[in-house]
Amino acid sequence: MPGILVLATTKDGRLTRDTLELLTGARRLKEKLAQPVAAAILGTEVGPYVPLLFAHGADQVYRAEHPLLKGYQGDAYALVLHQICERAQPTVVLLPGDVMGRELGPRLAYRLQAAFVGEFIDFDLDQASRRLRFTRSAYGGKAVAVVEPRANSIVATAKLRTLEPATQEEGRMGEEIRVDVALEAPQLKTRLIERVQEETTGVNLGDAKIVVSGGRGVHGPEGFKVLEELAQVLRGAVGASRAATDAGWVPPSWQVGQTGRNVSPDLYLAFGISGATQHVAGISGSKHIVAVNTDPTAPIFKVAQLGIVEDWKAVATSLIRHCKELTGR
Ligand SMILES: Cc1cc2nc3c(=O)[nH]c(=O)nc-3n(C[C@H](O)[C@H](O)[C@H](O)COP(=O)(O)OP(=O)(O)OC[C@H]3O[C@@H](n4cnc5c(N)ncnc54)[C@H](O)[C@@H]3O)c2cc1C
Repeated sequence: MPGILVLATTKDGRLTRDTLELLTGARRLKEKLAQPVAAAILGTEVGPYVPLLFAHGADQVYRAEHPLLKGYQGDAYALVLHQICERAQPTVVLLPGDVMGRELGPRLAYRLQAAFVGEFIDFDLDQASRRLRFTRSAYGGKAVAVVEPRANSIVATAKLRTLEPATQEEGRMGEEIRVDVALEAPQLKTRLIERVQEETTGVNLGDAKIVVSGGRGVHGPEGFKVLEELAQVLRGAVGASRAATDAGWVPPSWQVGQTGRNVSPDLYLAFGISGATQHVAGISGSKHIVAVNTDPTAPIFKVAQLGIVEDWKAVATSLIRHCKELTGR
């Protein structure tokens, strides 16, 4: 039976938040298309994740284990996902809108002769045509595009942090399908030589409930030390505008926005950030935005629920002091 297939990924012994977001999308699709949700999990010892996938809404789990699937490798993943799709015959394949999804999506769509939709932020079923319509952000968030794929199968990447993570239902069961992986080393055109993990401390930017971000108005790397202290007191993560990352004040991985990370915290604090559309595109999932800027006409104030026209440092240091008093940290 055709269905919806989600690629599941794991980190530190858990399903990633990206996977849980995709499962939310798949469950919504299930309601619209009346088709089951399947998840594909690839790796070496992925058995423990199967019940978790059932608990988060998967009706079937395709379990593919092979030594060459240890860690992500594009060629291997594309080949095995294709094998799974040939067996599952999904109507829609959902992949995360990250570097992996951007690589795998078009490759898989080509192999399946499916339509490809990149980084959708929403979707609906057109009642008249009974076709899915995907909404994507366009022109750096200035417009939206609605795409109606005409192919019978669709491969789509979901823009991360636009869907809520799927909730867990203890004891929910499903069907586990062991995949007989046909994969030989010579099939892989590239070889992973080394994996370099960026050193990070504190809370992960993508998962943070509070993000403290700085822009060009922070005037240098020293300013970010103050923002790091504030983030630490608030148990949040530090982000940055592209102006700050391009200047080399902080690592590129801290960049928030259209060409950086999407964040969806409960609270986004923007210090010395003007609010260019490309930056705002990455923070639209935030529940509350507070902006501090000396320019009362800065566009960031249009998207902020609370705007403070003030020097960023005066506000940040005062916040650190008060939060320390309140929390005793
Ligand atoms: C294709 C493309 C993709 C892009 N992708 C991204 C992206 O992913 N993320 C991103 O951020 N940008 C992105 N950009 C760049 C974006 O257009 C802006 O140039 C960038 O976001 C500006 O960063 P900023 O707000 O820090 O700097 P500015 O626009 O220079 O703003 C600095 C702000 O600081 C304020 N300020 C100055 N001094 C103080 C002070 N003492 N206290 C408080 N406020 C002060 C100023 O009033 C000003 O509003 C992209 C651009 C392009 C063309």
